[in-house]
Amino acid sequence: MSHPSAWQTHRQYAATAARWTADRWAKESDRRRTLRATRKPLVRDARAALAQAQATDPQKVTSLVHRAERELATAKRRVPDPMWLFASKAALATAAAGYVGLPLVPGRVWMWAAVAVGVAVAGAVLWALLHRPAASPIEPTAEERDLLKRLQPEHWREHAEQRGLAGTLTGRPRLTESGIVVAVRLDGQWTATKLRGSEDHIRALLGARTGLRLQIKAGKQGGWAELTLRTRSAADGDDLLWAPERRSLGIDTVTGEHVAVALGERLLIAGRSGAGKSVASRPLLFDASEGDTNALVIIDLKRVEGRLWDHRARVASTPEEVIAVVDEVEAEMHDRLNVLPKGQDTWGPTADRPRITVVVDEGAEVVTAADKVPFPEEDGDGKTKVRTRSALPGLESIARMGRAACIDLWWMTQKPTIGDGVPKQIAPQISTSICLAVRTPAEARVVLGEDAQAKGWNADELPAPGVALIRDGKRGPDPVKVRYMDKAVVIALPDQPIWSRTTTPATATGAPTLTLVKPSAAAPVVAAVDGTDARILDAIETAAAPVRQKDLAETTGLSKGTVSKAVKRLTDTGHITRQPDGGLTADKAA
Ligand SMILES: Nc1ncnc2c1ncn2[C@@H]1O[C@H](COP(=O)(O)OP(=O)(O)OP(=O)(O)O)[C@@H](O)[C@H]1O
Repeated sequence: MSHPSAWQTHRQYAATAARWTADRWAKESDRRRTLRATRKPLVRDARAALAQAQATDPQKVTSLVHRAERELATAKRRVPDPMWLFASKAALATAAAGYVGLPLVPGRVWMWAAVAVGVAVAGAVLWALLHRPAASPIEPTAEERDLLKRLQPEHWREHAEQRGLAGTLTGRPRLTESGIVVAVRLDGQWTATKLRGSEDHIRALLGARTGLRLQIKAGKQGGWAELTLRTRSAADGDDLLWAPERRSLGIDTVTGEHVAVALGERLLIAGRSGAGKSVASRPLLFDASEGDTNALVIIDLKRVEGRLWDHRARVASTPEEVIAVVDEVEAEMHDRLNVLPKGQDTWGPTADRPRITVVVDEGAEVVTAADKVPFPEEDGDGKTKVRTRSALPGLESIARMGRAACIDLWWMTQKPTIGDGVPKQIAPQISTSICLAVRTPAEARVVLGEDAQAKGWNADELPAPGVALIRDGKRGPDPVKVRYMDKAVVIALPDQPIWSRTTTPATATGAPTLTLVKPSAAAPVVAAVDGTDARILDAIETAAAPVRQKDLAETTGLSKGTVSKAVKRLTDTGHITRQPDGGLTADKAA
């Protein structure tokens, strides 16, 4: 090895050793600082206890004072010296020992000691090189560096009192993938809830920006709280574009977990205009329209989102279509409930009678527009009359009773207020709420529950678009970054059969073929009769003479409306015929 390269190697070793020593020094002084900050208050307490003991028993008749003195000595012993004092004491002790002892050491021992020290130093350097801890993959940003400094116990102690936080003390802050986490020691007058109430003071003490999310919860031990500053998101760096192989709704920004919402829930999706409701609902609409046993119905008077899905969903975009589709879904629901086998709580979806998800986009507008709509209806005598109808009662009944029939209502609104945005009868039926950014805490409470603010569900502070809180009884208030599903992706999705009560299920693979069952003079196409229709047909078939429609309600126990609709369907499909005098007879050939 040439001289310059040997010199360079030695310099590198020396630099590594110096770095290692500096690193150890910094860590040790840090450890001592934290311990001192935590234990010094205990010395103060012990000193106060001693003073009290001395006042109580000045003559030292009992062991009270003696015990307090011992406790004070123990408390003092447990407070480590600061690093500079410890190092100075160690250097002084070594120097004194050397001064006294070294002249007595023989020359041979000197030589072997020098060899041993050299070998030890070389070994230590080698060991340090091989066991160097991997550099932390998390590099603090400038903001995090500032916050980390201000969270150090010394800084906190110095400023806590003037910020109304006397009696609290931070531990050592850690930088994690979702932000900075620090334990906070609380004295007798503090609790985690009280600390949560002082969030503004903490923000001021740390000089944290207003938009930075702070989370305070009870610590792992009594007397401690955990403060988290959400400076970063665990979803950072993830690919949030929706794709068939990445089908979750989004990613938890705290844990980095994929968050999915299963079908079968009654959903409320709320958020102010532009918060990302439509985009957030797309992965869910995909699931609800995918597969043989799922069918999607979209009620969308804005005709924007619904149109994207009209190759996979039944879309109602006028008030009349809304009334008609709600009637159909409601009749289907009653049919299913009527034939639900005894002991079975919920309908098992099949290709013939799939799970139906009814999505009401901009629910408040639907309720207003589909109200008192002139709608032609057949009355008991088979005559068509125009009545005014509203969609709301049907939607309410689907929300109330649909679950058992495997028919789920999803309500989307940008005005999440009870009465105006979410109907009073529907709000209590909601089982899962997906709340994007809303305007006010009151709106957040309507969507996420009365306890929303108190428990950290602050949807009014969410960034927009595309960040949601999901309250389903299982998740906590960690924001979820929602996947982005573009309109073009929706349009390019393969077709799916469109549900209708007069639709026979598609059996062919590939592009589904839908057959609308309509009466035809040449070759009548007859649908299978089940549920309510079967009951009505049975009552007509078993009657000795033509049956009048109004008598059917009595014989079958069904409501007049249900009977009227069933009679119309059976007449249309050729199962029954209405005689000139209004009597109904069964057509056995059908
Ligand atoms: N998850 C997301 N990631 C990225 N951008 C998003 C996301 N969600 C929404 N956006 C952006 O926000 C815009 C508005 O989103 P969207 O149309 O879903 O809002 P909205 O709440 O349905 O609004 P409105 O109620 O007015 O219809 C989108 O065009 C898109 O550019």
